[in-house]
Amino acid sequence: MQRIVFRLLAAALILLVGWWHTPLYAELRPFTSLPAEAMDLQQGGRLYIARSQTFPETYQGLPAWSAQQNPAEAVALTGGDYWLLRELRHEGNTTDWVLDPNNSLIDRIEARVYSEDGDVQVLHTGYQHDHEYMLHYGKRIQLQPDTTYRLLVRFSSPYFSSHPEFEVIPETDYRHKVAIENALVLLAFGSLIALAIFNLFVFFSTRDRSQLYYAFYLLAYFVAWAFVFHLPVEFFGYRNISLHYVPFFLLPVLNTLFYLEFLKLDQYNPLLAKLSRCNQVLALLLLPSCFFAVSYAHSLATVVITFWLALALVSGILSWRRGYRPARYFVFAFVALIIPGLLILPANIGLTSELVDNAELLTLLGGTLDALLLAFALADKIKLLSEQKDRYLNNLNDALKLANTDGLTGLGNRYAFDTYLDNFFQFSAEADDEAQQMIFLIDLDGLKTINDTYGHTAGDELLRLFADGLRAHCGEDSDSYRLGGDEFGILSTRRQEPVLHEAIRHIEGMLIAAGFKEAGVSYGVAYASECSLPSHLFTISDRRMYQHKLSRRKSGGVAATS
Ligand SMILES: Nc1nc2c(ncn2[C@@H]2O[C@H](COP(=O)(O)OP(=O)(O)OP(=O)(O)O)[C@@H](O)[C@H]2O)c(=O)[nH]1
Repeated sequence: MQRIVFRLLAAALILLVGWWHTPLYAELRPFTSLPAEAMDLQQGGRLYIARSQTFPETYQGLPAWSAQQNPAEAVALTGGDYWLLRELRHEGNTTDWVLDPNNSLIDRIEARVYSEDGDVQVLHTGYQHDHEYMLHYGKRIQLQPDTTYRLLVRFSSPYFSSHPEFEVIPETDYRHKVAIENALVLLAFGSLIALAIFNLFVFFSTRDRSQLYYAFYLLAYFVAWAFVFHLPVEFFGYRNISLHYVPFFLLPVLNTLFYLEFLKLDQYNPLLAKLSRCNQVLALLLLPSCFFAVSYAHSLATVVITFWLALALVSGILSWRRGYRPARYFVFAFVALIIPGLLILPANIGLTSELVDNAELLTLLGGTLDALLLAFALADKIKLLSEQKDRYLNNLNDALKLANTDGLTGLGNRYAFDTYLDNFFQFSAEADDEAQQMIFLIDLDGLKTINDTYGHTAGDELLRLFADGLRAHCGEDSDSYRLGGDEFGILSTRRQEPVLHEAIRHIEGMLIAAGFKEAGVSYGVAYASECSLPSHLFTISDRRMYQHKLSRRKSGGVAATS
């Protein structure tokens, strides 16, 4: 088992490490002219480490300025200050364009667009500046057809969540892209918050702690991505870069609490439970890096998140293999979270060109799908518990039925008879009340003789036959019980008395006709109006039954066997 756990863990880690593997910056080429559509500035741009703060004054001054700069091979994810230089030219008619920095948090961005005609456009954007487009860094620029421009961007940040990308896009296309992306982002946030609140409510009624941890995990996920998409900036003008990775450190902590409880990992896989707890502690220990080493917080959070995903995935797969049904959705959920990473991975290590445009949005959508599938997993667990509860209830019902039934005849037994007398029999009644309750106490005559003469099987047959007779002839308003041995009881109302006398006479005839010539039925009646306790009912009916038996003996109707 331990070997399987470690193998699965290693496989999951190898898969995931590629996800956050730091890619080299795209190869930089010298200035070239551009196509008329969206322009990716990395392709054919030059990247420099920004040592000087000042922009050159003019278009013509740029080559000299460029010659003095220190080229950079790649943007470091631990942050830095960079220049990106790129030549722009298009042959179409569009004049309204947008410079769109994307794919990462970028603290400050200042750009100048130098025209060969001498005109210079200046723009500021990034985390610290107001945005022209909701949740996006895009800034409008004017580019005349058949005119050469040089775009110089200075961007700096204490960290980059992934490699920043810079594009120049026709304004109409950009507006369309922003509208679609924002709709998806807000839909994802709406789903996350709705699921979190719903699961909090479910917790209040089920008291299942996995539901509570899941709701908190969703809230942390919501806050984490709200920071990534700058929702606090957009809605409250609130900026605090140190807080961005706090909820990301809390994700492994809260989700581990959730799956430890949900998969009952302590019970079924103590080793994985222990490793998961170590990762929780690691996440909490590394969390202060958000405040003291913000440049490394992103990478450190990625490490604990990677361990968390690997541990959760392996735990889910092993739980599923063990036959725990809700673990299927759990595994699907984590696959949904990891798939965006796998799509991004081949491009990151240069195996393919970029497969996806917007890694952050894709990850948010993957996370929302993960949240939805985890909600399915929880619903499946509730379904499983309710099925278990139904099974227990059915078993309990069967056991109760058995406890109340006489095995030989299928009639109610003494326990059922006494339960009825103790709980439902109405003792207060007028003597002439036809609706008052009553009992018939019956003793079968001749069972011992039949046993002794023909064997116990014949005696059993007599008992069964008598019970069938009671069921068939006593009417719906009467209930028959076998109280033990050859004693029976009938619970009914006084109104039914004539029917019962007639039924017993008839059954007696049936027994004799069936060959039990020694058999007979002695009985005594007691009415509710005569007693106030179940024991009184027994005393009175028992006395009358013996009187009946004696009178039958005297008249020769009963064989004197006992
Ligand atoms: N075949 C069979 N016999 C049973 C069962 N329960 C009790 N008995 C027997 O029934 C007999 C009852 O004895 P008695 O009470 O003397 O029965 P009786 O012969 O009808 O005589 P009285 O009831 O006194 O008229 C005993 O021999 C018990 O062993 C049973 O489930 N099956």
